Amino acid sequence: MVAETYDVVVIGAGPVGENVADRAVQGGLSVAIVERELVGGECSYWACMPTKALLRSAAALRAVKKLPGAREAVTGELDVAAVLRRRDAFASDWKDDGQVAWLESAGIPLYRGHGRITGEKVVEVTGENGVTTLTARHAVVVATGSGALVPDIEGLRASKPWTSRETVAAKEVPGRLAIIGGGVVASEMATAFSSLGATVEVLARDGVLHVQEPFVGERVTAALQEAGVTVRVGAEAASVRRDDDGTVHITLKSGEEIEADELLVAIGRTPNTEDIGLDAVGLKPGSWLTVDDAMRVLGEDGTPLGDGWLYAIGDVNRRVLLTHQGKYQARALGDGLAARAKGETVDVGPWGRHAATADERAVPQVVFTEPEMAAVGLTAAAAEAAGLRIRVVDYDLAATAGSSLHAEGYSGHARMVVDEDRKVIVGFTLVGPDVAELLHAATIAIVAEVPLDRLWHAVPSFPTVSEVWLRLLEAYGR
Ligand SMILES: Cc1cc2nc3c(=O)[nH]c(=O)nc-3n(C[C@H](O)[C@H](O)[C@H](O)COP(=O)(O)OP(=O)(O)OC[C@H]3O[C@@H](n4cnc5c(N)ncnc54)[C@H](O)[C@@H]3O)c2cc1C
Ligand SMILES: NC(=O)c1ccc[n+]([C@@H]2O[C@H](COP(=O)([O-])OP(=O)(O)OC[C@H]3O[C@@H](n4cnc5c(N)ncnc54)[C@H](O)[C@@H]3O)[C@@H](O)[C@H]2O)c1
Repeated sequence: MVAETYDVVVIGAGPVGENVADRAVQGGLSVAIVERELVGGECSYWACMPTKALLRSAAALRAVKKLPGAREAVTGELDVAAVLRRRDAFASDWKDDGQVAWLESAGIPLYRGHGRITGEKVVEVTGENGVTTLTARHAVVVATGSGALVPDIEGLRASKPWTSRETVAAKEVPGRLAIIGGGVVASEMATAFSSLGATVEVLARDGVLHVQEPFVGERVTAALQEAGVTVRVGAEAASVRRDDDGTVHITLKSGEEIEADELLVAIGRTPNTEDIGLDAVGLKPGSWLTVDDAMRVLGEDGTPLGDGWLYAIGDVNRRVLLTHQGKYQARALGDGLAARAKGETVDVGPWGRHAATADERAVPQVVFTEPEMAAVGLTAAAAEAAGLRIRVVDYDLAATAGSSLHAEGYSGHARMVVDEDRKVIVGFTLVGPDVAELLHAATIAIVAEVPLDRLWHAVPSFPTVSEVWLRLLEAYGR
């Protein structure tokens, strides 16, 4: 058995594991990373990048069709095969050579195999060439991510449903795609596959994107329906079976039956902690890892395990299941581990250098549906539930000069949620064409807690859609 010692051992080389390793190495520590599948993780091969490649070409085509003078130049249909080839390229053909080369250039040794914690600061890697024992001088970081959650619906597993993985990597577009779920994966994949030619039916038990401001779900649902997607709000699958000819039959709790060629299950995620040795440190295998603001894993008594040597970041700690937010945690932790090892002050107080404070106050998210949704901070409902005294300001995005130029028939909406006691923005939501790139201004306003009085001095250029900022301030009043 091979045995090696490093300052830090990271289990999982997804975007988050790669980032923490990089920061810790830059801080002067030696770091080993363990990966059982592809370096780059879910995001690179089955999530963020390939999904956006599946969505982008159709979005560009829709945009050009809304522009007189440009739309006349469109003489053909979406080239589905070319879209799938572009998706393949964005998934690096499911090979990780590029990412492995990056690890090498960053000075991070890769151990291929399944990582399992076997005791305090010890990780065993079971790979093709046997078992390697890695001992950490300072810390073990769990960045093992999450997998698709498949619920216990009668016959579901036996009918081999697609999860996000099979959907994102599909070699062909099914004729009929049914989707269980109304969240982010469901709404993005309904948008993608309907534009790629599938007949799509969404079983949205709780509605579409229901955790966002209500106008988001309303507009995305309406656009999906306009694109020919059937959206059944409140529908729940009771049982599923697949015929020998491949047809999937979904019986709803109402008794109705739906047929499809493939069924995507998109009802959330489950942590990749089933077999990482949590029992060796007194935690329950398969559970999400609860962490404190220093990202230290907490035991059942709510205190860090041992001397605080075990950390968890990214999807696996369930704080925020988004790549950019996991990487933010990774930067804070990587720098924190380096500081701790050098005996420097570790600042995990609110907005401290080694804290991931934005996880609670300012998480930005873009959902690449038609129309796009971009939101940061709290919805009005969440702000009220948090006990804030708020004022909600709404504005029709189509009423800006920039949006009227952007496209014919532009339709969109913006909402700003103001904390009336502090006179700062705590939430911002946009829905409309190409709103993704408008989001960062709102993120900065929330993180920096820019007083509304000062925001009047941040003048948006004319004629851009960003003029919505001025209109919202005018609607709020000075
Ligand atoms: C369809 C879809 C689309 C998405 N789109 C976006 C998007 O547009 N933007 C966004 O911000 N987020 C998006 N997300 C979320 C994003 O993919 C995740 O938040 C992100 O991948 C989390 O990164 P991570 O490093 O924590 O985990 P992962 O990316 O899951 O990586 C974890 C890694 O750990 C490895 N691993 C697990 N267990 C072990 C073990 N025992 N030993 C060794 N290695 C192990 C895995 O093989 C994997 O490589 C999307 C998710 C899905 C499902
Ligand atoms: N653009 C992006 O940022 C992006 C894109 C895709 C995925 N993601 C991330 O990936 C994660 C997973 O996405 P997701 O769509 O699987 O989860 P989700 O949490 O976004 O949505 C899950 C949906 O399933 C429904 N649901 C839950 N249990 C159900 C059940 N038993 N039966 C029927 N419906 C049920 C919920 O009401 C919800 O609408 C999300 O946290 C998301 O942040 C992000």
